[in-house]
Amino acid sequence: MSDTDTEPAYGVARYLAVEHVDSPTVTPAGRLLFLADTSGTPQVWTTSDPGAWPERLTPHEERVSTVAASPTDEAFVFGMDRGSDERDQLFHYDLDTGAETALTADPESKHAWGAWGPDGERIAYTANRDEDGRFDVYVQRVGAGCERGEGCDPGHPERVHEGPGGWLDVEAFGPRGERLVISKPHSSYDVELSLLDLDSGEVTTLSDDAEATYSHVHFDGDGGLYCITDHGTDTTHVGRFDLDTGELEKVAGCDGNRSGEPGTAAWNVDALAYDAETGRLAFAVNEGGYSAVRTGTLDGTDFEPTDAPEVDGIASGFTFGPDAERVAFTHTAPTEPYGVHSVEYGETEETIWTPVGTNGLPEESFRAPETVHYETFDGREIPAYWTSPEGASADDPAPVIVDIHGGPEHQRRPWFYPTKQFFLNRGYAVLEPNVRGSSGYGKAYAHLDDVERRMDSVADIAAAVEWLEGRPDVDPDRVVAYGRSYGGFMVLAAITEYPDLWAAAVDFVGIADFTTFLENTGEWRRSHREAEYGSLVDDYEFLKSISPLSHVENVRCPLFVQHGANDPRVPVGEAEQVVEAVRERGVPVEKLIFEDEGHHTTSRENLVEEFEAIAEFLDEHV
Ligand SMILES: CSCC[C@H](NC=O)C(=O)N[C@@H](C)C(=O)O
Repeated sequence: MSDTDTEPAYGVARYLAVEHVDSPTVTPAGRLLFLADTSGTPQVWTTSDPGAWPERLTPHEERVSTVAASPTDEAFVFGMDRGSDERDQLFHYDLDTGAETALTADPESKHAWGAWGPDGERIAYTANRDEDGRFDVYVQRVGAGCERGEGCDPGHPERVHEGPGGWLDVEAFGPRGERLVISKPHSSYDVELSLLDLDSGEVTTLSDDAEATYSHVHFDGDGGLYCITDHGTDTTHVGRFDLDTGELEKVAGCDGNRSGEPGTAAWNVDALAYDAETGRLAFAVNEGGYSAVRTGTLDGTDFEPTDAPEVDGIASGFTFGPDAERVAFTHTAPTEPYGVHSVEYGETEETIWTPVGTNGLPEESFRAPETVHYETFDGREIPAYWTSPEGASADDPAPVIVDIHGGPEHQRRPWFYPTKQFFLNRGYAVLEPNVRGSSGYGKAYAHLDDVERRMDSVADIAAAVEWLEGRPDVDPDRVVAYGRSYGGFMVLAAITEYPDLWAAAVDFVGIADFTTFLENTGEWRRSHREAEYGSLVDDYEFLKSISPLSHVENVRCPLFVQHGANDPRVPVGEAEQVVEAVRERGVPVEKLIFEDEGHHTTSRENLVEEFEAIAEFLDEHV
């Protein structure tokens, strides 16, 4: 069925109600905790056995964004914001009593979860409590630690380090609780990694001056520090710092070069869990968006692989249970909703802990993409996922949604994507390009859209439409530009730079003018974003020249703009100004702004309203 005039079989509420389950974490007693949006927003749930009816633990309406089990007690910490404002507060939950304790109570500040101390009596995190534009490091006693120490009550965490300004993260807590690993992201590809001594307050920089990223940091308890890094390589691999010498070595066999042949295409290592007691390791290689899971044992920089599951789709968020006997992870695939799986260490058979239902949507109605590559203006091959609807053919060509991801330092991957399945069911084909600047394909590819090369990535979108026009099963007069956040900028740039290509456009929380966006985005994130886009001072005229708002007179196609009033990243003013400018030119514009949402629409009710309005808009104009 590719004609959007026929009544779709299923409303968007059915798709949006397909539960999203992720973020597994395991308590010392082996209790599995995870986030699930069954109630309409992500909350913390638990289940005793694979497939058993889960039990909800946190009773809130606001979204829970993070959950971390204590290493010593039957307890966990969770983070939750208000109205999707991303200013998370932290809470402690005692699983034995059900008692929930607010650990922070500063709603104007963002509290970024870091790590549990090894004794389970302290936590470490960063927050911009003192200055909106500066994250500092805090350590706070929690739970059992409260009976034996100061600083439990909200408002009195101990600030152990004043940050240099901008973002700052806690990556790990030392095995004897005496130090932290902290990271300062100067850009998405340039991270400074340091050790913070909690007694002296001294900071020792571990990373050198080379541009590199460091993440998934784990002490090995033997004077070493494991991490995922791309130091000296185009793609990421597992590395180990020798904390005595400061030397960083690559762990052989723990990279994306699965064939082992030198020079063959290497992919990113993108998810990692490590258990220092056993030396056991689990990680995933991101092969064109699909995950190859690897497990094994580390001893220094020697890796001894074991059998591992062959997952279809994507595996992420690995976490070991007690004694590292089992590793749990988040799994999804194009036709498989997000759920929590596990595998016994060294085994290949997955156990599904949270079999997610599909609200009566036939699983066979879900459609999977094929990975395609299309040539763009400079001869490069751009990777993309192509999914056509049931029945599309040369006799019945389909309309197409060109769905552009955000970031730009993000990667669209073959995950379960409910609203994509909804539009497929309504007869739309969907093309999801990972244009230059996307992550997941190496540092060099990610830098291809930096600053003055910004519009090259927009040209990659025009090349995508040219590729579509060559397909007999596509109606070239019914192509929609569609994207969120940075992807919203790409939509507005595409319809102003290449106005004749589009039948309609949908901009979710997009950047309309880089100068007003950078002036008004959260102060803590400005320098990081300037590293990607350009300096407000040095590149002001350039930024103005490439901003869609400067070329809005070119817009021909009807435009739908969605935003959230609480958006701390892309201020809602970006939506207001582009709607006004396009509307002034007599082009049909629809605006949907939620007063109780931010950069993401988190409430189920608002999501249903949003996508019903977009479906109606597309039915009218495409
Ligand atoms: C630090 S990467 C920012 C990713 C995020 N995702 C959406 O695209 C985002 O906020 N991107 C834009 C808006 C930005 O701030 O650069």
